[in-house]
Amino acid sequence: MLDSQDDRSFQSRTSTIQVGGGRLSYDFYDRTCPQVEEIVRAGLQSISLYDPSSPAALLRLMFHDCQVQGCDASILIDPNDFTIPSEMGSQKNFGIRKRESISILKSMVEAVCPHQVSCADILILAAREAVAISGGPRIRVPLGRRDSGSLPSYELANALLPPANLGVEGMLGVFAKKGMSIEESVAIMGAHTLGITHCFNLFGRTNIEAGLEMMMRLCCPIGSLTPNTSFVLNDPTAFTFDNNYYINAVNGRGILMVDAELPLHPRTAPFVQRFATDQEGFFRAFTSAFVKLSSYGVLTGDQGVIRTSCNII
Ligand code: HEM
Ligand SMILES: [Ca+2]
Ligand SMILES: [Ca+2]
Repeated sequence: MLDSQDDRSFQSRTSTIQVGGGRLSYDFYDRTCPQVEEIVRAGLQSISLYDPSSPAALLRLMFHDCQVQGCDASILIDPNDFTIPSEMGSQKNFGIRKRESISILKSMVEAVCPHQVSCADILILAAREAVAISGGPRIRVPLGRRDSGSLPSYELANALLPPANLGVEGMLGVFAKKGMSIEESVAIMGAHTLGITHCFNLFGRTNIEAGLEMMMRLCCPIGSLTPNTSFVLNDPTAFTFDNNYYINAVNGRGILMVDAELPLHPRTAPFVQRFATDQEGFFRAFTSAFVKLSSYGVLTGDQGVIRTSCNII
């Protein structure tokens, strides 16, 4: 409904998508909460006005949720009286922000449709609004995810989240598991068109292009006492969802190891070259990659639960 008026949609109109044993559908809340997409859209607008760095944080939050036991809002669970470590206890979740804004969106939704909409679906809707609000494609996402009802695992997060120094082959492995082609894998990395990388994550980066090295030295001086708070932009237009990430990478300015290797590796280089000159093509591939990532390992039907508070089991 929302999207039929939108000329930026790159998708066809099927009504359900098969995921594992279950099913997500585009009309899942049509009867139980028809306003949900509008509520999340309006909520994200005010959250982003208040803090323009929120869209980047929410997009990464979605990836880190889906990567660990699927898109089940497990990343939102707070540690339980300090005895049971949550996923956030993993060093690899360093820099994850804006979990609390999903709780804000959830209470806006609960006020209108009590106990109908999962935190997992709200998280995916927030991430797709984050892309759209930043100038990226408007992505139609199938809904019907349920929330995890068991305690989160710090060990699982630690094992499954990618290390900051991951290379191209490792990255392709991560997304092949989600059924993505190489083109889609290169496109989903275009999420790094938004946001920042803390200096902490750049220690050990080698083979850095001279101009970029100068920038890194300025932002992250050797012996910096603040590697956890100082940062560099992921691309020069870090608040805009555009194809500058690829242009930047082609020019040897990729920030993380994988960003830098993407235009050099024979399996990924042709797609980087194309996306650097074809933003529409990037948006189209990003859209199908986003639907695959956000449908990964979901709980549906009578699996899992619908949490009332997203941060509490
Ligand atoms: C699998 C390969 C990937 C690796 C190794 C990787 C690694 C990283 C690292 C180390 C950071 C910096 C975090 C910080 O210092 O605060 C980062 C930031 C970010 N990542 Fe990734 N990432 C990958 C894939 C993705 C995917 C698939 C998405 C989304 C679909 C994504 C979205 C983001 C965003 C938006 C930021 C900026 C966050 C902010 O500004 O708060 N990344 N990534
Ligand atoms: Ca999860
Ligand atoms: Ca950008």
